[in-house]
Amino acid sequence: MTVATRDAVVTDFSLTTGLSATKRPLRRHVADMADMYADADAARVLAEQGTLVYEFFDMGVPHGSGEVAYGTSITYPGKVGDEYFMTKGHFHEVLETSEIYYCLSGRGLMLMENPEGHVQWEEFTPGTAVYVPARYAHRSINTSPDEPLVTFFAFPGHAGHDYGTIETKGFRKIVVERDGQPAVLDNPRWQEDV
Ligand SMILES: O=P(O)(O)OC[C@H]1O[C@](O)(CO)[C@@H](O)[C@@H]1O
Ligand SMILES: [Fe+2]
Repeated sequence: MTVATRDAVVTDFSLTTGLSATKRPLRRHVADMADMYADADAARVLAEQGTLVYEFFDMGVPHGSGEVAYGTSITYPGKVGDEYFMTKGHFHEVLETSEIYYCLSGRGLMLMENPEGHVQWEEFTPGTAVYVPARYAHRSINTSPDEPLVTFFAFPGHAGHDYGTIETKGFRKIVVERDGQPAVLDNPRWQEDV
């Protein structure tokens, strides 16, 4: 009987910037997610200016059962109106899968909610690992005025990404600056029945 061989995957990334010299990043601009921000006018202006919000590196492990997909994510500092820059956020297609994020530098929040409407958030500071439990949509938010939020992430290779649910409904909460501090408020654009 022959057993198929498999190749090891070797990648590089900086522990401070999260950037890889050999992998190509995927980049998301305000224009890719303008509808997700509460302040539509501010989003339109930044979208027209081509403003970059975040980029991430998928380190190229096959996305399948038994694999551990991993990479780095860099969310830049900035705001749309008073709402901090954030990732699009997603559920996993296989809802019963989790994910681990480890903060390499910067500061921010991981915002999470499950389909039943339970919402939670946890702070990112360098050296903090946030375990996103199964069934929770997750979005990284950079609350620093000047530093990128850099994380390392890993999730089961068969998890898949469901972006559609968040694109249509939104998250129940938004994170905005109030008196110089992050505040978690109800999302005025959240839609229950779509
Ligand atoms: O996938 P989103 O919501 O655009 O956020 C980006 C981050 O989340 C991941 O999809 C992992 O959950 C990464 O690929 C990336 O770092
Ligand atoms: Fe995920």
